[in-house]
Amino acid sequence: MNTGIIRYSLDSIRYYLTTSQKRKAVWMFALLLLSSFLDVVGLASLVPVMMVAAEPGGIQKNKYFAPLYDSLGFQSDKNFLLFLIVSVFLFFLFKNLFSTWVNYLQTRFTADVGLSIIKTQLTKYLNFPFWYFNDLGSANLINSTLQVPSTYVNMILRPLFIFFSEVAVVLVIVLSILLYKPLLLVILAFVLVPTTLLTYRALRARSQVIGNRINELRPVSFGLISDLFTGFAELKLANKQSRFRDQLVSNQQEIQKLDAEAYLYTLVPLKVIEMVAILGVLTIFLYAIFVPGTSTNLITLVGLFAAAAYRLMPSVNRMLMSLVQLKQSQYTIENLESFREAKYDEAPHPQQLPLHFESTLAFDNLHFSFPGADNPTLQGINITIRKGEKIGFIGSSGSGKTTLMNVLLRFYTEQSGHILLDGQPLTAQNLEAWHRVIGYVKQDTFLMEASIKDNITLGDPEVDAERLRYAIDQASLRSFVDGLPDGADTHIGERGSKLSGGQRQRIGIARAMYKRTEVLVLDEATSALDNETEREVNEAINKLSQTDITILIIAHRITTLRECDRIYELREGKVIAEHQYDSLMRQIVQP
Ligand SMILES: Nc1ncnc2c1ncn2[C@@H]1O[C@H](COP(=O)(O)OP(=O)(O)OP(=O)(O)O)[C@@H](O)[C@H]1O
Repeated sequence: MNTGIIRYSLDSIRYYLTTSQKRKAVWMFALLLLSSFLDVVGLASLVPVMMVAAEPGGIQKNKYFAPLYDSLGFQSDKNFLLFLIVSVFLFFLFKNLFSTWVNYLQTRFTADVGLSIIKTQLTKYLNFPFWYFNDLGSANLINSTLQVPSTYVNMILRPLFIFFSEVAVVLVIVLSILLYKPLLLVILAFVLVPTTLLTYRALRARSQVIGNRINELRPVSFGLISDLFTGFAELKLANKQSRFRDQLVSNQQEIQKLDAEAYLYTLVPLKVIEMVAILGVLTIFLYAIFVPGTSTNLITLVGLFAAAAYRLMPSVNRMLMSLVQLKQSQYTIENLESFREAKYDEAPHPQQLPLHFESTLAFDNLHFSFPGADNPTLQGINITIRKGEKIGFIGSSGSGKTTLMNVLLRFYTEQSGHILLDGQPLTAQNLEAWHRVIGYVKQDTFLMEASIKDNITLGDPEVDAERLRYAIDQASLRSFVDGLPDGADTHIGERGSKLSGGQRQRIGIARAMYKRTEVLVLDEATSALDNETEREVNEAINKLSQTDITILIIAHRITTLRECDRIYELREGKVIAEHQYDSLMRQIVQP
């Protein structure tokens, strides 16, 4: 039998199990073996009981039952038989209660392991550098976080338990036959083993192909459905909804077809094994016919074979089914493995240090390149900002403004140079403290399908009401919120669909204010806004300008930068000029 997939699965499981889970797995496996052993004993006990029942005076001839009959003081065969039958029933009752309990423990254990895999993977994904996260894409990661671990539990972990307990059952039966009639075992093995192997071989390769293909198709469906729903309005207007829907349906159609084929392959082994069992019965007849002196034992032989086959068939079937499922789901092991070495840019340091912003924030000879890019995106950036200053950034598209802010936010890490806070470099050790200091308002502010309050506090369970009021005031949202029937408890719809562009941005600003941001990054805050919303957002920015919050604004409209102390112009990743607002406006008016 091919042990590759078994060893591969065991290696993978070993990586994910904690020490106590490993101990539990061994314990669980021992229980499973015991339960399988009881299974075999139960069935084996039926044969002698039936034999003595069928033969008058059989009890007294049987070397086990005769002493039992005497020592228990039975007076009639009928009573003793009744006793045997009730005992067999009670044994089956106990055995089945026990195996149900073992199954319960096993399913709880596998569910536990599944959850710890989800937790491990999710922690890794959330610590990916921003660029790597973007490279992978959320559809891929949704698949890897939810779908893959659950398939792993159902199609790797559970089948492995089944496989090993069935191996144990088969071994017990095989050993019994070996002791009883070695020649019979040889003949049986000659028929059964090649058939089983061939069945597995025939299904193995295709099963793996199916699994891999499903793993390719699932993220595509996640991506399509996400595009279809996020782009609901745009796609409808462009009359493109049906094209996306058709793509999704055809992708799902292929998945369903493969799923059905995979399911079929789990049913095939039973049919094959059944054929093989019939072949086995025929083999015994042949054996009886051609080997002299066996015909008198024929009934016993067929009886034994039938009992063995009755228990062997489902076991071999389940073994094969487990192997096929393991092959089908081998991709989940590969998927989880591919994220084993988490690609941290700057691993979060376990010992975080405090950080206070007192006087200056500086970019000190900062260089940054994207992995695999030919040219550096940021080259030797030197800027010093005093606490409380408002700084503007301009430059053509692709000049590196957003990248510079992403380095400041520590989503990217510089290859050389530093970002200095009061002369102290930002490192992995003060990352958490820095993230408490800095706030970020993107052009497409992230909004949840929740209330304004939850969007500002990001679902804070204990809202600081005073702070919330301050944040709403500072973001110039007061009159808007007061005009709503439920005030800050009003829901804003899917991704803030009930809000205007200006209101969304101001929710982003309020969010930054709520978390006591000391350094605020506003990225392209006004580029996509009309005049009215630009006025609204500018009003909020002007209000913030009265505070001692340090603000860095990337803007396409120079008018947004009216309150700025200085404006830096970037080109091809370098600072090429430093402007004052008035002189910049004059340059634009009189180029
Ligand atoms: N994840 C990424 N991987 C590789 N290159 C990237 C990535 N993100 C941005 N770039 C490249 O880095 C350069 C700077 O991009 P950046 O977004 O910082 O420019 P920008 O000045 O903010 O432009 P815009 O005003 O259009 O937003 C561009 O050439 C862009 O193609």
